[in-house]
Amino acid sequence: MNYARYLTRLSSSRQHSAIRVLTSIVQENPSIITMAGGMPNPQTFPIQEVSLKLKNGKRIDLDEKATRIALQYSGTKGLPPLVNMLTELQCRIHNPPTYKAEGHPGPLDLIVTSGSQDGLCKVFESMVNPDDKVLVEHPTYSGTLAIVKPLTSKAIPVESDIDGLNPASLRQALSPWSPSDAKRPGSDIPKVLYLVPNGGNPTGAGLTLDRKKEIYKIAQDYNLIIMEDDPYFYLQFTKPYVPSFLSMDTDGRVVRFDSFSKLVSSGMRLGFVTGPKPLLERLELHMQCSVMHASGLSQMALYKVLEDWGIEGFLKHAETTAELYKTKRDQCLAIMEKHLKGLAEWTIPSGGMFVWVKLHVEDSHKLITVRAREKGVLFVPGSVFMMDSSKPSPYIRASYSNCTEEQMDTAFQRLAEILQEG
Ligand SMILES: Cc1ncc(COP(=O)(O)O)c(CNc2cc3ccccc3n(O)c2=O)c1O
Repeated sequence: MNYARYLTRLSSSRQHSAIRVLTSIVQENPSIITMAGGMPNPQTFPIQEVSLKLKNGKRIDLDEKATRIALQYSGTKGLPPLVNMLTELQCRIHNPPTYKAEGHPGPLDLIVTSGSQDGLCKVFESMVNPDDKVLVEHPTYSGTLAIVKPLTSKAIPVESDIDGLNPASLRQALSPWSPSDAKRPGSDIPKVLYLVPNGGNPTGAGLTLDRKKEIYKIAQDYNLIIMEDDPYFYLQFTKPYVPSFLSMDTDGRVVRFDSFSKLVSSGMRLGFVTGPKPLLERLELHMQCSVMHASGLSQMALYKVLEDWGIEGFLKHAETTAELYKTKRDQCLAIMEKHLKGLAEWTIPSGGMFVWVKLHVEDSHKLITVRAREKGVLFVPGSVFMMDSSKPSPYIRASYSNCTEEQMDTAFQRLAEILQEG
């Protein structure tokens, strides 16, 4: 893998921030006397200690030392004990082939980000020049479209279905080129493929292992980087988990995005990116001059919770969370059967928080943004998840994650009334 091929001019030109390097030196050598970094004196901080009460009744206290670390500037890649713990988690769950791969051009690295959204934004910006072609699963997460569309008008939608991105559609999207174009300097062949493999947003789709293997092979043939955006990995409704692209990445061509938003807290703004060091180094450099590092307090709180749980406890919590969403999915499906038969059709989500519903209308946009709101119910019109949001879409995305059964019943009853009114 020649990683320089994938980097934009902007990303390639980034240099290590002199002051940010200081933080890492101090972190690694606590005994050093430093008059270098502009570190505020923690004596001035009003917060002395932090105590967390977990729902299982446990109390986790951050002592003065841990609180001081949490409230001070820290290294860009994340709090070392948290980075170590997350690396251990990735090895346990995904067993990445490039972990500690001696001599590999892209050894595995890991960076904690301010939510996976921040990681996605910076990684796209590091690899997609204005008007580069980039392959994007379709329909897809609106937060990704918000990154990609301003970056390039030449993003190529790759159609998916309930089994995730369709390899035949990927081959079709790549048909104007041949694998040899990936070696031809100046070729406009796409270099990056973005997808959501589990609990698809907005579709609830789950990529099958066979499709993943086929997609990885296509990525090898055309020398693509795969951006595996996987915040719903642990919200798969059936076990065993479908192996990730990271778990099969012998080449070092997968950049994986995990998130704690759907498992621990969305407000703590913590995600982490796992992938080849040459690409993650660019993300680190971008973070050095933007966010500097993810919140220290959030990282310390998360670390203490994960330390208390251990990996087994984390996996048990993830399983319980997935069970809750599976129950809510089933409630949602039953309620749609009750109210929407003959008015819409839908597919069965295999994970995550969303169901993708095709209404028997030409376009759902006005119906959802005006009529449904007037009736006191909110969904998301399908056009929001399309590369060309100006085109009519009969779809809506419904999220069952945060509604009671009664609320869902009322919501779909009101939607049915609107549809029946025509
Ligand atoms: C596939 C995929 N990738 C990345 C992210 C970002 O996760 P994070 O930065 O780690 O928290 C997401 C979060 N998705 C959403 C977030 C959201 C936040 C407020 C209001 C609405 C939201 N809706 O609707 C969403 O779908 C996602 O679904």
